[in-house]
Amino acid sequence: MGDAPDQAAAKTATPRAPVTIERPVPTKLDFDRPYMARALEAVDAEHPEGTPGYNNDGYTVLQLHVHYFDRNNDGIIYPWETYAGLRRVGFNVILSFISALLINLALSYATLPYWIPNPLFPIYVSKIHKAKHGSDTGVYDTEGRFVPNKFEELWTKFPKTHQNKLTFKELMGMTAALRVALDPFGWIANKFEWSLTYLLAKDEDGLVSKEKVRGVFDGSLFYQVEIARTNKAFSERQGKLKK
Ligand code: HEM
Ligand SMILES: [Ca+2]
Repeated sequence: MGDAPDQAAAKTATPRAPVTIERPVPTKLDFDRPYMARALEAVDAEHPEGTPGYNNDGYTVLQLHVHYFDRNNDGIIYPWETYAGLRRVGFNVILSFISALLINLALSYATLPYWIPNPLFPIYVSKIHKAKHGSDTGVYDTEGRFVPNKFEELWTKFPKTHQNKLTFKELMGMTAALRVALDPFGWIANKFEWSLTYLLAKDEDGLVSKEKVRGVFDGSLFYQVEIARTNKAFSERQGKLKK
């Protein structure tokens, strides 16, 4: 009955669980040790060295994701720093204010190096791995590394209409698919993270590319967006001066 054991052992899908057919996993990845979680660089098939020219400064990929928000570089992210960072990447006053409150309220306590809650809701970059929640992609491991294989899985499982790009619907389908049982905190947090990602990373056609998402994971996209916005503002000001 069924496959010979050696063939069966290599199967990645079965009709008895149609979801394994609908959401296929990568079967071949042509870069160095995709299974090996990387501390410093968000490595994928197209970027086996990570993000060139982006100084990781010895921070884990998850630390890099939040380090952008620690402008004064003291290792602590206060709500007003989160707010300022969200504004810099282009979110409006209302969304930035609500998001900053939610992020710091939800994540602060888990990252504190002491037991007493801090009413200023600081987030400690050194302990950011403790703020991981359920129903996520698993691309960050529990220590805050980046797992290339898990990242690649997103791009075989969830895009249905464009290669290596997700529509809004597909992205929301992904957050629904990532839900694990009895984890309302994780469900909401994940939906929130991927909604912000959509707003930040979508192109003119409303698609979110693999490369932009990789940039969200290692935080490099935040810097890119800020630089692009500053240049635009600068050239607009110059345009005004010329008139
Ligand atoms: C524009 C702003 C932001 C965007 C677009 C964003 C997006 C994301 C995304 C897509 C993930 C991966 C979720 C998954 O694996 O399913 C994530 C994870 C995470 N983010 Fe953000 N984020 C932003 C700001 C922040 C800020 C300000 C903080 C804290 C200071 C933060 C802390 C985290 C943490 C701790 C995780 C790990 C959660 C987990 O995987 O369980 N993020 N974020
Ligand atoms: Ca700070």
